[in-house]
Amino acid sequence: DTGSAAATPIDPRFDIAYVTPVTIGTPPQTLQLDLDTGSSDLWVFSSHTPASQVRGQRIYAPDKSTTSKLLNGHTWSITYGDGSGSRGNVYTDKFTIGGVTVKSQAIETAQQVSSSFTTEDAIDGLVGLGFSTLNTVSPNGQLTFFDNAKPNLDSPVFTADLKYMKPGTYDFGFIDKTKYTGEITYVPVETDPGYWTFTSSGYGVGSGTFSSSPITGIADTGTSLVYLPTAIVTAYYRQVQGATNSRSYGGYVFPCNSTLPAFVFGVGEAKFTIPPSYMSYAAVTDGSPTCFGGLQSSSGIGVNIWGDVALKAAFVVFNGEEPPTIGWANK
Ligand SMILES: CC(C)C[C@H](NC(=O)C[C@H](O)[C@H](CC1CCCCC1)NC(=O)CC[C@H](O)[C@H](Cc1ccccc1)NC(=O)OC(C)(C)C)C(=O)O
Repeated sequence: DTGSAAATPIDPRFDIAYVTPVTIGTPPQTLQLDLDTGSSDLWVFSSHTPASQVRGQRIYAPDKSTTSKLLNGHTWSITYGDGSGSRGNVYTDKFTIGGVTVKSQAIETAQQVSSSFTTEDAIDGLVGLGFSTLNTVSPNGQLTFFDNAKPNLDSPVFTADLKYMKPGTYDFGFIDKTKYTGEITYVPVETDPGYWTFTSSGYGVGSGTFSSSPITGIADTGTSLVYLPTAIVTAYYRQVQGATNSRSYGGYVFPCNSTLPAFVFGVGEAKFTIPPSYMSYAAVTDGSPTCFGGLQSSSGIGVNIWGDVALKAAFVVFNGEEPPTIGWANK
């Protein structure tokens, strides 16, 4: 099998998240889900989600699918880094992304979602693409879509080609040579505890010298920004006129008309440049002259995160061979 599906920004003003159309059940029910390499639960708004918590999201109704089966006695409950969360019960059903079908995928149906999910009407749920060890279903953890699909994929990989303020693609089972330039640099992945954890070879601010120092972090399609050690973040904002670390806005902000340097990061011998336009993430509120940085400190998180602001600058191969590796190429 091979497949390809669009990754479309949910907001025209800034890339806060990307959604991908999927179909579930028989006849197929289409939902727009956020493919998230930073978690490993596939959960959806459903006919079990209280109407008061659903505001425009599409829902999966297992009772309307002839192929759905309740996974008796199984429940799930998840809380994400941003404090949002959801919980519910579990079915298995036919699940397809971009033409790749898993006949019996664990579909976690929400019986409760937190307010930020209710207000985010563009996201109907998540497809976790982290390692299945992170799955929260109890008493028996379930496999991710990728783990279920892998044996039938031409090649045990998926790739992310996310783009700045326009649709990109997720490909499954093949590496599309037209989507990148030069070579793909593969580096090892640490699969414990279950993220796509890898070590970057260093960073540079603008045209400044490149600092070769290992930066271990996770490649996370479900996180909007890049979160790195404070020393790197302060080195970057030292080059930005009027930048301050704002307690009220919860991170580094600067005048939107400031000139920003690019941010360079290394993977092995390769170098990737995040352009200034990605580094000026968004106005803190619509029309404000104050902008929020695409690079923020990871000191409060406990892990460095290469989120969408970095992933957009590259073509990324999530290689599920044994042992897994991650590949980065320019594009
Ligand atoms: C439960 C664990 C097994 C896994 C769990 N994994 C994570 O928390 C990382 C994972 O990638 C989660 C997945 C996201 C959860 C919230 C919905 C969107 C997906 N990432 C996260 O939890 C990180 C949160 C994102 O960065 C948010 C996403 C967002 C999207 C739309 C609207 C508002 C906010 N962006 C966001 O806050 O952007 C700003 C800063 C510009 C406002 C963990 O580590 O705890």
